[in-house]
Amino acid sequence: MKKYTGLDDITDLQELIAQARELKNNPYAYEQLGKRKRLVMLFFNSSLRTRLSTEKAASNLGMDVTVMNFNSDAWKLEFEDGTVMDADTSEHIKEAAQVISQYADIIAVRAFPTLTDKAKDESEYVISSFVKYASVPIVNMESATAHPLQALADAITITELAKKKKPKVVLSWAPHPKALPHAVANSFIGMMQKMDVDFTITHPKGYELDKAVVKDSVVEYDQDAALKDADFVYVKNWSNYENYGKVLATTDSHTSWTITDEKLGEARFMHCLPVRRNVIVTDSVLDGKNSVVIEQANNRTYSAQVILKSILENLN
Ligand SMILES: NCCC[C@H](NC(=O)CCC(=O)O)C(=O)O
Ligand SMILES: NC(=O)OP(=O)(O)O
Repeated sequence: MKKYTGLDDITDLQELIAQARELKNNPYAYEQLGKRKRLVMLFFNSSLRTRLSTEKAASNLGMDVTVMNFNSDAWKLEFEDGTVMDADTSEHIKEAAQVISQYADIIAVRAFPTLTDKAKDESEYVISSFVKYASVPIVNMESATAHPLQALADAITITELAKKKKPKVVLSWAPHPKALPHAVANSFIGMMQKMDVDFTITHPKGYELDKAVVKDSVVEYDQDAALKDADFVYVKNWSNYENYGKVLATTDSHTSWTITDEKLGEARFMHCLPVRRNVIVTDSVLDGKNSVVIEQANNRTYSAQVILKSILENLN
């Protein structure tokens, strides 16, 4: 693998999942592979799981790691070409990416969307500028429109826990007070389209996601109908896509989308975390036997590790 910015960088998903599960059983099997190699992780946004699991994954492979919180610690970056930099940006991505490439063998980047400028977000200007100007492989730790490390961890989790060959997987929208990105939902949808699952998306009318992402996946607006006989219920809020980045007035018809024991039935509850208790999902579901969110977060390590391993094996 030359980079991991999106699911398109995966050539053989089943092989990747199998290797991730082997790494989970034997995490130090490749501890020589990353020796004297450095992962530089750049965060433009907060993180708990991605930061800690990716660092653990890199150290399991023998890599050294540098973490930088870009917004608080680095110079403010300019991404536009030809700008007269007489305002608040101090350094251009052209120099920054080339400089960081001298200190890193792999660069991983987290950069959320603005949720105000759709065209700018969809251009993925942060991560694609790193791809353009860096001379080392780039890993996406959640960009404006995609969270492929999360989606791979989700695929590993579903593969491990599935009790039938073709489980029914439902992606359900749930309410949230803040405007949240589409990235997790987008990558989960893309991943389910690559897997042999019976997949349904459910959300209130008006919360349609990008058609280019949804493609021919089933959308069922009746949440109860969608959840019927589900084996896995993946819950996620996203802000409005058409009315870009807006949280439509929270009506009773939206708060009723909160996942309860009754709605979940015997299905497994999945969420990427962090999760707002009693808004997205009730305490009882999260604390109950069908919640797999902690194991899902555990699989973030092996998702990151199999990607780093695959990139390390392809370094010149
Ligand atoms: N990396 C996992 C999710 C990150 C982000 N969630 C959040 O910002 C939640 C913040 C809050 O609940 O205040 C998202 O939805 O893409
Ligand atoms: N799921 C996830 O990406 O979590 P963090 O935002 O805490 O990294």
